[in-house]
Amino acid sequence: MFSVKELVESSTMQSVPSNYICHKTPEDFMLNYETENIPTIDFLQLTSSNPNERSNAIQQLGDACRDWGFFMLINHGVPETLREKMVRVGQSFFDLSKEEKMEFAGEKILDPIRYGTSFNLMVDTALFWRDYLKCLVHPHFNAPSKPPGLRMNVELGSQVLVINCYPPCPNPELVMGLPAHTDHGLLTLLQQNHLGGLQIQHKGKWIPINPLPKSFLINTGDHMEILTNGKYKSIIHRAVVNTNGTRISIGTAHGPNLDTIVGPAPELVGDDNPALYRAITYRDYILLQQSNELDKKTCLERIRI
Ligand SMILES: O=C(O)CCC(=O)C(=O)O
Ligand SMILES: [Fe+2]
Repeated sequence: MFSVKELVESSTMQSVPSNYICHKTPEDFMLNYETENIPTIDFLQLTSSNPNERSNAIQQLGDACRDWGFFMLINHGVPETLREKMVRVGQSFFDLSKEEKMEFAGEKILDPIRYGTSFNLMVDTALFWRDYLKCLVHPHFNAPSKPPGLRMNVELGSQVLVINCYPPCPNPELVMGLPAHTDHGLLTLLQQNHLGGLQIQHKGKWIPINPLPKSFLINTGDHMEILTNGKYKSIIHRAVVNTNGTRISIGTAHGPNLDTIVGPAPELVGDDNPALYRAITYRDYILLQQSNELDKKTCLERIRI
């Protein structure tokens, strides 16, 4: 069996197969529902022609990156119809036949188009309850030739597009869609269908995220922490699954060009602030992350000086 979706659809499965059961600690179940303070950034204010309004918004953005590593972006200008279409075509990829999807099953981590399941089957000790489609979309745009509508034009940005498919699960408490981890890029933009599941770790507690309607969820990644020499930390997050329906989330990881060597910005390094991370190309960092088990901030720790 290659995908969770096939597993869910093909069998009379009553409970989760043992190779999907992951070890969880009591802390993993402790949730903090005090979500009212999650920062919201207004893109209209960020791009306002009024300097006071703009400087206020920039200040709020800096505070959100420093204190949370996470915020909701509103008034971003991406039409709701386009966001809904993205989720619809994203999901329709997983509805293709097994044979059609397997045409896009990449073998190597940085293959331009890669359909797969879990995280990295070579290293995962417990399998994750998710299937995915990953595409390198900048500087060269790659997308599967089907289903129609999944191809788009992207002119700016350095991005990897990840469409996650988390089928319903009979025992959600036993498995993980994606375990606690950080993302590799600078910033990740995330949108989802009607089902929640994202949780972020803030001050040691897990906070379930219920996004504001029409907002993008934005989180800082490891390259933000490297570049700012630890000022803006990458945020630990995870995706839990549910019994009710298929959850689709679409993330775009924005980072530098794959061959860019990234280290702490010289302006942020000095006698009082020694460099915390060794410089490495973005490509090598992604390979390092994806070749090891996905586990909190262990990848960043590997390049700590
Ligand atoms: O599904 C989600 O909400 C999170 C996805 C995620 O963290 C990722 O793709 O890196
Ligand atoms: Fe993530």
